[in-house]
Amino acid sequence: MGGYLSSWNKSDPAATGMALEKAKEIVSNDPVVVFSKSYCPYCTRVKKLLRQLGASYKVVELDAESDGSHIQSALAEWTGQRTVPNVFIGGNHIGGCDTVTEIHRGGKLVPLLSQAGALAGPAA
Ligand SMILES: N[C@@H](CCC(=O)N[C@@H](CS)C(=O)NCC(=O)O)C(=O)O
Repeated sequence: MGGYLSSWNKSDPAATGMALEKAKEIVSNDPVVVFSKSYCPYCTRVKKLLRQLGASYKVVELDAESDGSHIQSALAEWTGQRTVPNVFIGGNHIGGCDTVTEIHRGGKLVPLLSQAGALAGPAA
C-alpha cells in the first residue's frame, strides 16, 4: 500500500527519530524553546508572558513545519507531553501553559529564565 493517504499522519518511527534529533538540537542551542501551534490560544498566552518578562525565546510553530507532526510525536515520546505549548528552559522540559503560569505565580519563572541566560542583565 502506497500513496500519500496511507502515510498521512501515521506513526513513522524513522521520521520520529529524526525529528527527535532535531528537537534535541534546538533545545540544546536555545535557552528557551516553545514548541507551539500558531492558532493555539495557550501558546499565545505563554509567548505573551515570555515577551512581557523580556525573555528571548525561540518558537517552533509545528503547524508551519513540514515535519511538525513528527516533532510532536517525538516530543510526546521524549517528554510524555503531546500538547502544545511544550516549553523548555535551560535544556530542561518545563511543560505547558498551566505549568509555566503556575511556576510564574510561585515566583520561580524569572529566576529560571535568568539562570538560562534568557534575560538581559540589569542595566549598568
Ligand atoms: N493544559 C494545556 C492545554 C494545551 C492544549 O490543550 N493545547 C492544544 C492546542 S490549543 C493541543 O495541543 N491539542 C492537541 C494537538 O494540537 O495536537 C496547557 O496548559 O498547555
